[in-house]
Amino acid sequence: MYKIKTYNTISVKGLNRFDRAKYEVASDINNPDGYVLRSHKLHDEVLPESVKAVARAGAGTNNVPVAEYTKKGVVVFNAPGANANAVKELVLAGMLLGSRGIIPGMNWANSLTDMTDAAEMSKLMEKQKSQFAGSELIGKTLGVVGLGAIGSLVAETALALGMNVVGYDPALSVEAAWRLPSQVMRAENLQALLSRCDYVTLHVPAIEATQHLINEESLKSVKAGAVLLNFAREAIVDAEAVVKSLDAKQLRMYICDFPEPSLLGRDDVYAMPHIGASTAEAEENCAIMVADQLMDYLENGNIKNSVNFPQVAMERAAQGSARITFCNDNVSGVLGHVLSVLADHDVNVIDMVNKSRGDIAYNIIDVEQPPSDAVVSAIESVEHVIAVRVI
Ligand SMILES: NC(=O)C1=CN([C@@H]2O[C@H](COP(=O)(O)OP(=O)(O)OC[C@H]3O[C@@H](n4cnc5c(N)ncnc54)[C@H](O)[C@@H]3O)[C@@H](O)[C@H]2O)C=CC1
Ligand SMILES: O=C(O)CCC(=O)C(=O)O
Repeated sequence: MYKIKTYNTISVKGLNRFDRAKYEVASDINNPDGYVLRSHKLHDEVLPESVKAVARAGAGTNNVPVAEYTKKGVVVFNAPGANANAVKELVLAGMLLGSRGIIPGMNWANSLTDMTDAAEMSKLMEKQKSQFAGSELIGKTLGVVGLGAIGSLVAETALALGMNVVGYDPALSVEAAWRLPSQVMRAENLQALLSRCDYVTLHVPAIEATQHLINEESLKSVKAGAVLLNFAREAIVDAEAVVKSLDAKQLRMYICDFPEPSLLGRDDVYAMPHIGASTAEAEENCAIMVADQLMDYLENGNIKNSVNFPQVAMERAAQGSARITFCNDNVSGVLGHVLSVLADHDVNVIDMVNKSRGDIAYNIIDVEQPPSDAVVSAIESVEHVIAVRVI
């Protein structure tokens, strides 16, 4: 029986993928084989030795100590693209909120609770409405920083609305470049993007290189009156610098999914409580995707959509055979050493695959019969081998 520990609210449709004849799934469980979580922060928690994989039902993995887990041979999965449409739609809402007097206008209308005469109210509305006038998105320029799953959808939607779109992504993958509409103009650097955009939206991961990507220095390049949208992560924007820029009337508005004390109570900040991916569809997509990936890893050793291990898949060999998987430091000679252990114990190999990613290598070896405990211990003692499983 495999044990799965859940954190946060995970869509039942995803949890139902785990066949209860083979899986126990609970938020409170001892010695789990895997975790399924959303934004729960794992940095301050001790990882039980039983955990073989962590599945983040979402895109960002900054709540998981990925480098530390890699050293322990723990595979970290995410759900690339599975919540991108949900975020795109909220970014669109953010741009509309930033262009029109929707929130102040509604707040004002809702405050008129003392008025009882409808005709009087209508007269007052017509007299006051000019203070809530805005401008249209058509013809304005949107800057998209990060052109991955979310950024590319936002760019496509903005083009459909008649906006001009400028993109910046120094790490753009070939696949993502193919997905991008050809009308997206390329900015050479962040400064160039900031200087020409009426709206700027951030869709980069929270990693060391993007920490305070938007700071006092970069905000000096921002076009006067621009609206900044941050539905990526709190750490990407220096909130203090944003407040200064808003006070100086350089930035007109900051619209984000990450409230911070210094941002609250201002008319020029709209902060939402991290609801970018909070739709039934996104929650289901993410949970189903990671549940399937986690099961395939636990049952077959295959790896798809990991952020720290290579993509690996191998068909299972004939019935009666067994599968050994192991990961090791990515140095030469380890696989050869393991194969000699198998040969020394007369274990015949049917099929195998070996892949590496950065400092880690991962291997699947199908053998004719289940290996003895002595064989498994001999593999575990090979220098640089990190973790071994027989499945
Ligand atoms: N508000 C919310 O609820 C959600 C927030 N997110 C956040 O959005 C981020 C992006 O999500 P996806 O688009 O799905 O990820 P993705 O991995 O598909 O795209 C990220 C893009 O950022 C680019 N990038 C990396 N460093 C960069 C830099 N320094 N400057 C410019 N571009 C850079 C990458 O090359 C990649 O194309 C996630 O990492 C997460 O932090 C994601 C989903 C929901
Ligand atoms: O699970 C959530 O609600 C947060 C989604 C998110 O931030 C992400 O996928 O990176």
